Amino acid sequence: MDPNAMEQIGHACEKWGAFQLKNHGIPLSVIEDVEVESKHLFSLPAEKKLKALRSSGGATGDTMQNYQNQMKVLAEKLTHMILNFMGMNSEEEKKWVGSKNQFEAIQLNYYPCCPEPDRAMGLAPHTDTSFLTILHQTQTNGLQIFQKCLGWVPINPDPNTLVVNIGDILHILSNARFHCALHRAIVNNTNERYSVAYFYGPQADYVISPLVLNSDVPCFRALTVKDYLSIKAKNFKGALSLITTT
Ligand SMILES: O=C(O)CCC(=O)C(=O)O
Ligand SMILES: [Fe+2]
Repeated sequence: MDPNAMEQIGHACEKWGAFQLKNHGIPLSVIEDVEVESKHLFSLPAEKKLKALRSSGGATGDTMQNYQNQMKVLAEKLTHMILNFMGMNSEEEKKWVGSKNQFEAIQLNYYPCCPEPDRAMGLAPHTDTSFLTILHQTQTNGLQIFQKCLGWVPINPDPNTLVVNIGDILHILSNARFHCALHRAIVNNTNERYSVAYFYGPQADYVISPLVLNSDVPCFRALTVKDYLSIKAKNFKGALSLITTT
């Protein structure tokens, strides 16, 4: 691990709300297996797709479980570095990092070729509700992250690189010091595209309360993950502004 990794990651969280990760320690074969499984799954007719998802040896079987296990180890390493960078003490960190109290989910995304890409959107602009998201994208371009000064910035895929997005929960916990990356996926008329998102964060009953250092004032009120999820379900883009204290 690069000795400057924590600082670099911390600064990327402050400036971008996202970063790209090389030398992450996840074997390429584990990522390739998930890609193959995902492509196979999306190629099935609808009723077979459902059956595969429900069966123990299907898409939720060993390949996905292995991927999820590896992602969890990586997510915990990243979380430890990020919380350290933020100045959180180890007692507070122990409340959920390294314990069984995490929420995890894998989402497989498929974007078919689109004959009129200017008139369609693969995935509309959003921030992830997670603490952080680790994203693997296949060879086709499409992911874009919004940056105030630059507009929509393409994050093109590289086989050895994972993309990490800061989600709303870390944005709240950092007292808005870290951005949560507004991102979207665009489509094109020549290549289909796949991506695999791993969402990671504390469980529903965890109370997210902004980490306030020195004489700073909390920008958000404290609330449980569950309460935040329900506010976001109803208000989507307006959710963060509904819990601000100012
Ligand atoms: O497909 C992508 O590159 C983005 C996926 C994404 O943002 C998500 O699943 O939340
Ligand atoms: Fe996302």
